[in-house]
Amino acid sequence: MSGQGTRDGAGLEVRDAVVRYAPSGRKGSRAAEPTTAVDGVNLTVAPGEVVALLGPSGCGKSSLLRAVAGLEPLAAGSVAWAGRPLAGVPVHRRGFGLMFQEGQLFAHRDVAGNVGYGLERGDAAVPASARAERVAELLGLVGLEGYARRGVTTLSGGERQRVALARSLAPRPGLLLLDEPLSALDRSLRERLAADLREVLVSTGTTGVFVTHDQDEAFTVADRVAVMDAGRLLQVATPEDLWARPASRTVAEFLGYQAFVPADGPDPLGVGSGDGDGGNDRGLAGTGGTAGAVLAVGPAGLLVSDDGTGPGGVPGEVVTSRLRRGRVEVTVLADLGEGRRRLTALLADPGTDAPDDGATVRLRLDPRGCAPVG
Ligand SMILES: Nc1ncnc2c1ncn2[C@@H]1O[C@H](COP(=O)(O)OP(=O)(O)OP(=O)(O)O)[C@@H](O)[C@H]1O
Repeated sequence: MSGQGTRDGAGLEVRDAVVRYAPSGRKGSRAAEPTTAVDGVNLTVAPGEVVALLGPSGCGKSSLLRAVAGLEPLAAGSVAWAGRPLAGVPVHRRGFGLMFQEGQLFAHRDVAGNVGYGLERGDAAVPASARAERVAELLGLVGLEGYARRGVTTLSGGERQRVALARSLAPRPGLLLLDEPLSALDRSLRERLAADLREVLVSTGTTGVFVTHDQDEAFTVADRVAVMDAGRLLQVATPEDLWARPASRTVAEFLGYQAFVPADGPDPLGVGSGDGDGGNDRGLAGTGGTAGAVLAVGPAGLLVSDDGTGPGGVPGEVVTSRLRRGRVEVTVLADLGEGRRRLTALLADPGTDAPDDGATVRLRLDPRGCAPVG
């Protein structure tokens, strides 16, 4: 199939964008103040690139997306597409595709009627015969061959979102804006659809901005991930770089790093204990020994290394163990320097049995599951 995206010019450029909502509540209440949902965001998305906006609920992801779409006015800053400033350009003149959590399909139209909707009128209008061909092509693209005459109310949630995706791609938008398109689906379906969505965006050359609060989804779909908090972008990087070097503790926490230990201080976790692991050489090298450097401990960064009697490491009390995705995850209570709390550890030797609940074990870091912060 030929490229869908226009691939022209500079892609999307968001400069110092601010989105503010007027007060909605009574005087004296919190809602009596204006809300700054997007607070000076700069973001460039190259033609053909897919960027995920990732962040906790209320951080401003949707507001930023809606401002790009033209659904929300900017209080300050600018949005440009392919070098063209979009101030004053209404939603339907921007030529962007939009896809939301609930596909918002037309219930009275069948699948083909929904997918072909955007090709019936306006700038993307094509004759009926060409429309039928394009609809068939799109249904093939999203894995729904043979569904053209199905009523949309008879479809599963996943099928409905596939129809919504096909519909939003039909007019060959240069930029597709997706707001939590998979979050109404259950996890396993979401994982499958996220991979399919990436494939469709890449194969059509569509530039995409994808809003999600799910790290796995962001990492699956996007070339780069923009982590947002309280209206600001904290870090924009490829999934690999983000995971390997989170810019701050907030970013690391949001990615799922579970604990933070000094990278340059005493070594209670036995990383540098010379026990043959070579841990310190690998794990802490990235911090360069900087004073105050911090190491983030990831979900696979903590190992249950023995029965609690050996030297080094810190003691932990086993709360429970469970088999997850083929490996034993042990929930432990331990103090890595910031107080005793629940942490997840893996078995150092996957061949051994899971420890009993209530047992005391020793925990060590696996530097491969840790990352320097900052
Ligand atoms: N129409 C509105 N009027 C007033 N405040 C709003 C409006 N829409 C959003 N907000 C506020 O702006 C902030 C950002 O909201 P936004 O929906 O952009 O966040 P989000 O990161 O997309 O959240 P979620 O993941 O929960 O959808 C929140 O504090 C929200 O309450």
